[in-house]
Amino acid sequence: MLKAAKNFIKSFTMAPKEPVFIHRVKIVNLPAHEIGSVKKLLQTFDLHRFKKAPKWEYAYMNFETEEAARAAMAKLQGVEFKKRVLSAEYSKVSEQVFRTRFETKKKSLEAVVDDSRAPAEKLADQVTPLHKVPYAEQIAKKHKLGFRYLNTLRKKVNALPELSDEGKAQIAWTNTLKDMDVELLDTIQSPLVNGYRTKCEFTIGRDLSGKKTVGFLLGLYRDGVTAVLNPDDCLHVSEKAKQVAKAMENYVNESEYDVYDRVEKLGVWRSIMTKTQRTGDIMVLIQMNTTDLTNDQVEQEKQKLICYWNKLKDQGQINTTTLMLQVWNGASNGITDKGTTEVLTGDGYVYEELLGCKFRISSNAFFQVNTPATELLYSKCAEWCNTNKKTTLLDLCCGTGTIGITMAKSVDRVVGIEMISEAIVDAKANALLNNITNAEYYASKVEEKIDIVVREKNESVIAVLDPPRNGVHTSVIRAVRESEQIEKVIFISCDVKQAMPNLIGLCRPTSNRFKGMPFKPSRAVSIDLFPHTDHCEMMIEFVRLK
Ligand SMILES: C[S@@+](CC[C@H](N)C(=O)[O-])C[C@H]1O[C@@H](n2cnc3c(N)ncnc32)[C@H](O)[C@@H]1O
Repeated sequence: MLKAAKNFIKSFTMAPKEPVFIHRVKIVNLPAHEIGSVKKLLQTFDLHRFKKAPKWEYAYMNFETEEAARAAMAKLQGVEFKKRVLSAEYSKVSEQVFRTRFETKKKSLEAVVDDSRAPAEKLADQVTPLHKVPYAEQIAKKHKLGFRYLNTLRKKVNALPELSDEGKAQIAWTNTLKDMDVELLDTIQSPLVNGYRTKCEFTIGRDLSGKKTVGFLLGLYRDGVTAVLNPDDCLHVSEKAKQVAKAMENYVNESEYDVYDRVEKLGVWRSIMTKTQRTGDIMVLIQMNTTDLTNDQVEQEKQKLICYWNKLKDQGQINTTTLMLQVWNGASNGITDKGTTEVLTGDGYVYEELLGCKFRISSNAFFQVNTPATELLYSKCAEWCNTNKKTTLLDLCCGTGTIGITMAKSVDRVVGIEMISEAIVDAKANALLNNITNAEYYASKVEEKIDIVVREKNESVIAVLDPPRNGVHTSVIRAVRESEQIEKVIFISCDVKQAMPNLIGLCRPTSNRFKGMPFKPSRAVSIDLFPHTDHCEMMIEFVRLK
């Protein structure tokens, strides 16, 4: 949406109506695509905002006055560009027509994805696709999947080409299912099946009837869906998070500012993130677009938000631990580190407890979202690490240090490596918070630090590798293999399919590229951190071949 149109529509929605027109210039005879070079060309004429789809051989510019539009036309008329001669056409569109066109486009897009399901059911199918499946069946399904992943790993390693006899001997365990000899434990169920998510991100928008709503998008934005539905019927969302979403919905319904419209790129209220911990701590982070607000208006709004959430606290309704505001005027949706985040109340942290340890969580830190199931995961991990006072525990991709800290008291030392330096600040603070004195943390890529760390002492070394959903770069796996002291790797993955190249990398025979002896899976278990969804955490123990 062009600025002139934006300002115009803003004046329409926020102030008494006046008959206003948008003055449009259509630039004709442009080449298809070439958006970057069109932008550069227009910039040379001091023209900065235009709309052009890649396939269009034209572009639109909107102006607040006819005079400004005609001045732009004069600059562009007859200009030679990419062996074409440009021309410009003027038109005057009433705001009504302009707005209706957007509405019609939005409605037709929504009609495409319409089906016979009630909106709440459609949303439940989308965010919790297994919600109609009894929990025991969900667990059986996830268990089967765990088996399938292990078998896929076996087959893929077995199918590696051009292996020497020595290489074939190193992967002899992959020859048959029986040779594999991996124990797959019973899938561990989540102690909390409903309302388990401690972190939720809601969109602030409009529901199908146009009412301002805080909830989830009823489909994908890229499919043209912009309608939002409240999370009332979403099984995985906690009652506290629903209450926060409702409170925000009430706030935006009273607000003089509109909800953000992604199509028109207009409006103020965009998203809200909640962290509702088992400790009772609540983080509320509200995201707003301030493009069309003055600094004074933004400051006033901050004060209003503080008063509103403090009042809810005083009334005993929502006991917010920390309230934060993120200003984000960019195109991408959702809470983002690219926005400017400010703490309005509290200290910007919430706290969670895991296995008797306390953890500080900042707004952008990764923290498992199902607290009681995470405790089962970490307990099992500690059991498999089978550590003693001579163990060095490498917490690779350690985030805020949770895994290492919960095990620190039973090992000689913990070494945590994590590439996000803010997470390392949290990890150090968390170690201090729990009186852990035998943990050291490095803000670095694992592959760049692991060799220095491992060679410091010569004792038994066990690595826990808990990478992001899509796994880690191959260089991490190669570095782990080359660190000969590592006897065992506990690999934790929330998406084994995506992490499969990492698992193959650990197991493939020794080569110039993958040095060091390979690993072999010895046991595995799935832990259901995400009931009612297709996701599941899987932990696989890999032991080094001798
Ligand atoms: C799933 S999180 C795990 C965090 C932590 N283990 C926990 O449970 O709280 C994955 C982490 O891996 C980190 N990461 C990804 N690639 C990395 C690399 N090459 N070196 C160090 N850290 C990495 C990410 O920054 C992220 O914090």
